Amino acid sequence: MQTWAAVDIPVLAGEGPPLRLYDRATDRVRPTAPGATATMYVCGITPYDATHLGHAATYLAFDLVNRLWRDLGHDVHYVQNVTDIDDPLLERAARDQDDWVVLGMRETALFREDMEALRVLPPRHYIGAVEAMSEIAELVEKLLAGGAAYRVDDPEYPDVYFDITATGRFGYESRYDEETMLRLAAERGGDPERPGKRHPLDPLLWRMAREGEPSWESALGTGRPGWHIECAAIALNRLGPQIDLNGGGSDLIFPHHECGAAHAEALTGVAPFARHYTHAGMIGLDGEKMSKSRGNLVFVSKLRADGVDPNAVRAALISGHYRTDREWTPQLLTEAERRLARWREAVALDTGPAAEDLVQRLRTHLADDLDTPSALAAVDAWVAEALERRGTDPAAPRLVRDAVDALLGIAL
Ligand SMILES: Nc1ncnc2c1ncn2[C@@H]1O[C@H](COS(=O)(=O)NC(=O)[C@@H](N)CS)[C@@H](O)[C@H]1O
Ligand SMILES: [Zn+2]
Repeated sequence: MQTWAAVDIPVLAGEGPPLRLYDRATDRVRPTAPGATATMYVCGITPYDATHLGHAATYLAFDLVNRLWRDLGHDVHYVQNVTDIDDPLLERAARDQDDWVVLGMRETALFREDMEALRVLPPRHYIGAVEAMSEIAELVEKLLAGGAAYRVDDPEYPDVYFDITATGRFGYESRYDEETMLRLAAERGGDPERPGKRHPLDPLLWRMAREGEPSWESALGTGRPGWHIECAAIALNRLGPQIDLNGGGSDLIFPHHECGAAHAEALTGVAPFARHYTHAGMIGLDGEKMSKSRGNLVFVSKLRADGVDPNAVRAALISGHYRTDREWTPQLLTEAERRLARWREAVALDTGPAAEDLVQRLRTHLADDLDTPSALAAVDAWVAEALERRGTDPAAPRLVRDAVDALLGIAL
């Protein structure tokens, strides 16, 4: 699937400290240690109701990671999927008498537009589950052959499931207890109550064709993939057996990232699949998580259609810490618009206070588990000084504009 257009990234002199990020599996903020090329898999959208501000906040968080790694001199091999076949998509298409393929394409195109408008750097590989169908089926066959998967004893629908005991470390990523796992599996697309499974938490790998459902030929029989194996296959086949970062919103901690990691580790024998499992908090509206099921959505495209500057949307969403569940409010947007107006006024001056240490402060705050509140405050301080006391460095305004662009992704 085609990815979206990239924006230029100004190159800044000097270097910041290594990026430290919270890792769910070890429950610690610790340094990322990518090689020359950092490898990052961030789960993509299920293409309907795109792009709401919750989606946007999560992709912005990992865009900051991408930008920081590049500022530290790494190349970044960023892979993202599109879950363009899955139950929720089929249900929405049926509800709206829409063709599920057309719905997926339309929403993915809108998502790409919104990501470009928000100046999110594009993934190098942007892969739909449908276009990856054969590679997914192939890995399911391998899991079956290796004994990590099995068919339920159901003559009508002998669906293939993953055996969660296969790696001997299931649960290390989420660190949830079994009761929590059972509740979340049921809430998020699992089928713990399905008879014939070895363990209620065993996730679906391949669903044999049902009447009226889309299905694909494979050596497993005609059918379609489960949710988690799709991401494991797309990531493994492009990034290898161990990656620097597996990212997404906190609702992916379990079952999605736990099962995806287990699938990958059962296939490769390499653990942990990701050196960091990092998750963004939930954006809420009126006290509820912004979600498709609730329908309480604010869309990036709607704000854009109303003439809102996408840079203000970006500034508003990163004004809170990425791991904090937080509310979207209209005030957040007005505050961000006001902030950017002041920043733009200051960088339009022909001189300003020396800005080299601001650049270092930005790098240091962002390297500290993406501490964007402190980063934004550091820019505010320079702007206040520039507007009140001017300053005599003719290179400063340009340097601030470049640093805010490269590190925060905001165009002044
Ligand atoms: N209210 C929210 N706040 C923050 N992030 C959210 C919110 N709702 C969804 N997300 C995140 O947005 C991303 C896309 O969500 S999604 O469209 O439901 N799609 C999926 O979760 C799967 N296609 C991942 S393979 C996920 O990382 C999800 O955790
Ligand atoms: Zn995923």
